[in-house]
Amino acid sequence: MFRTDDAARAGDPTGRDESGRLERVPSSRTGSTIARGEVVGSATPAGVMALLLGIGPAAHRRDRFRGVRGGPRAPGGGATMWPMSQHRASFSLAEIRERIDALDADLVHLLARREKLVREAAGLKKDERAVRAPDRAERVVAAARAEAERAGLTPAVAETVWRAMVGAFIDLELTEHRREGAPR
Ligand SMILES: O=C(O)C(=O)C[C@]1(C(=O)O)C=C[C@@H](O)C=C1
Repeated sequence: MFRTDDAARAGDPTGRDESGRLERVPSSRTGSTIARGEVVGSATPAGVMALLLGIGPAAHRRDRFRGVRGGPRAPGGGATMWPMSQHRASFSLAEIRERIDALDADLVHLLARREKLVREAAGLKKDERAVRAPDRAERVVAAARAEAERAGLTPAVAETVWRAMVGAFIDLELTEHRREGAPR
């Protein structure tokens, strides 16, 4: 059993090991899953019980991070604000960097999926203006800002990242387009 607040879905589980059944179960459904008698392995119930009881390494680590994520809202509703002293030393820098590296790996996989779609979109565009699609690019950035608000990501960070990302994909689309000699 693995517990996370910030997983990015890459697909259904595949490694079976000794498991009879592999499934992603939101923690909100943990109780009913147990009640239906669907949790039968030995390691899984131990993890589920620790989660429900709020004990064990997973819960402990989550609580320590909760102070960082659930802090008071900044004026304007953006990022949470905690004095550094309140969340320093909860985790070592090495632990935090390990988590950052794992998230970065997830992001790379998500971006690879995005690139496939962008390439497909490029194939359907007839000229350079259609590739650049500035109105669409602005809508993409605005949507990222709005989603950032909901997710607790600083909107200005989201905007900077998305502009850089869309810019990179526009360059990729233009290169592909020119290489394929599409009419323009
Ligand atoms: O939506 C498109 O048309 C795309 O090609 C995708 C995308 C993007 O990366 O989001 C890329 C180029 C355009 O400027 C607009 C958006």
